[in-house]
Amino acid sequence: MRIAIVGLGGVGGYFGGKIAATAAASPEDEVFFMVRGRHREAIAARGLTVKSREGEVTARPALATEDAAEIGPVDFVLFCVKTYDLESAAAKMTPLIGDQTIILPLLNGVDHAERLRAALPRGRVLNGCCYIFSMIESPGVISGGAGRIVYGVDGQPGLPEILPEELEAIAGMFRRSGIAAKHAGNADVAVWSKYLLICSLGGITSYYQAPVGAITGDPQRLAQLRAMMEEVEAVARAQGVPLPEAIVEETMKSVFSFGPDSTTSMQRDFENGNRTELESFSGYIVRTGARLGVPTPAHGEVYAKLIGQSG
Ligand SMILES: NC(=O)C1=CN([C@@H]2O[C@H](COP(=O)(O)OP(=O)(O)OC[C@H]3O[C@@H](n4cnc5c(N)ncnc54)[C@H](OP(=O)(O)O)[C@@H]3O)[C@@H](O)[C@H]2O)C=CC1
Ligand SMILES: CC(C)(CO)C(=O)C(=O)O
Repeated sequence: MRIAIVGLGGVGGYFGGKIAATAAASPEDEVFFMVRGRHREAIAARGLTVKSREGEVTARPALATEDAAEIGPVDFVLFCVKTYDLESAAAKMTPLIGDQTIILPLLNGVDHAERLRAALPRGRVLNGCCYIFSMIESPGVISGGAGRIVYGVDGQPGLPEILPEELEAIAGMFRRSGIAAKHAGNADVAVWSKYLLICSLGGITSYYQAPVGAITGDPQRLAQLRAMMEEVEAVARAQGVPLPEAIVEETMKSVFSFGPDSTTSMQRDFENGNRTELESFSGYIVRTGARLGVPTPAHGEVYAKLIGQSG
């Protein structure tokens, strides 16, 4: 399989690094990185090193380039940029995309598959998300993990078909690479379930500029987090997403499994003065809630405080 990883940050670097490291020893797969700047230079010179709980691995892709035309059409794209870079990265990656190319986005958000379909002239877009704590430590070096992916086909009618054998080929590639990847029956439910967690936890950790332990250890903040999750659930249900009945309860429990010092990717972006995904998190919930007549005061409060601080 010819595989391209677009965006080699915390997420693309971890999963893409594992895929490229395995492909180097396999005649079946060839892996290309679409990456830019000093990170690209370091990878081209020394490979991409991924440090995680599973150990350290250095991956050497077939090519690390910013220019998708140097790669040409591929079978599979793992798309891992931030939500605010989606359209610009999609425009730059069109040389990778043929009619049969399958693209799996792993962004935090709920509209990225739809936005990718609108931005790309060709190709077939899966839907997915991932669970991981990972970041670029320095150019050419990723630290974090271990992570897992949940992905699947969107249920809406009229989308180009993705055959079971094609999905099996992707599952096989993840297996060979030692990546925990689950094929979900309903991609929408998987993506919204992850979103209910991160949109709320990312918002509240950014609001208080504090790690997860400062939320789980404070009953008032926990109530605020629950209210945020309930608003995401209400917006999802208003759009017909069949989330499990106990989704808020289960997700609240899962927050306690994070280490107390854990931080969220958006919180780290606020701390570092970077551009953030606030518009895809609380911003999206506030706007979509207003459109559907679902009140979202808890996300509204977080959005109002953070909007002026987003880089
Ligand atoms: N990090 C984490 O722990 C987790 C993140 N997520 C989600 O995954 C998504 C990706 O996050 P993350 O990996 O942390 O983000 P990062 O910022 O670490 O990585 C994104 C990378 O994409 C690159 N990029 C953007 N546009 C292009 C382009 N046109 N060509 C080449 N490279 C490009 C950026 O390069 P440059 O720096 O040059 O702009 C950057 O290196 C987000 O939606 C995030 O919310 C989900 C779970 C956990
Ligand atoms: C839920 C969490 C914290 C880890 O997967 C995340 O998605 C993020 O930091 O963006």
